[in-house]
Amino acid sequence: MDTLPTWIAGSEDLFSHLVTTVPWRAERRQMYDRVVDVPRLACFYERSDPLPHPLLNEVRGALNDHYASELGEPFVTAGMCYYRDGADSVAWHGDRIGRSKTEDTMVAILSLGEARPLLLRPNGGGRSLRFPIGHGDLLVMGGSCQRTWEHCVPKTARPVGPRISIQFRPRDVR
Ligand SMILES: O=C(O)CCC(=O)C(=O)O
Ligand SMILES: [Fe+2]
Repeated sequence: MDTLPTWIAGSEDLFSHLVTTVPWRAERRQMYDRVVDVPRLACFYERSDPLPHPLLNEVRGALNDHYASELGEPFVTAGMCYYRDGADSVAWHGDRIGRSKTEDTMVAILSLGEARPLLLRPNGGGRSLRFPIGHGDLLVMGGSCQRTWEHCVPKTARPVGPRISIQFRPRDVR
């Protein structure tokens, strides 16, 4: 796990740009053996899709400069998730669709807008680690984290503003 608070300057402008220009959709997602509704909006940018803001190309480039040698390949896709308020969330899961089911990998998350805690715990339970991320913070999960740990963004009854999460992943990892 790496974290870098306030990695991106000007994250408020990027946040408002993405809120209005990304074609957000209600999400359904394969989790474990089921397809479940995930209460948040999402949009997935494949490797060939132009990213919706030039700063995101710089972000991906900087991540690749720093991590591609350790990862052995570049980050190519960008998953975007929009948590409109505290009722939006994602349940405990690992990003295990594709090669990440059996191989070590990395998932780098740039977080914009209101900070929401991302929790991590060993598979199936145990004490969780809590990372409140938002406002341009970077969090990178590497190694076996997707296979041997789970993460979630829980709902909260507190009044919270919207948050956008951008996950950069290598090919065939989701
Ligand atoms: O909101 C986040 O930063 C986490 C998103 C996530 O875990 C996922 O989409 O796989
Ligand atoms: Fe995830």
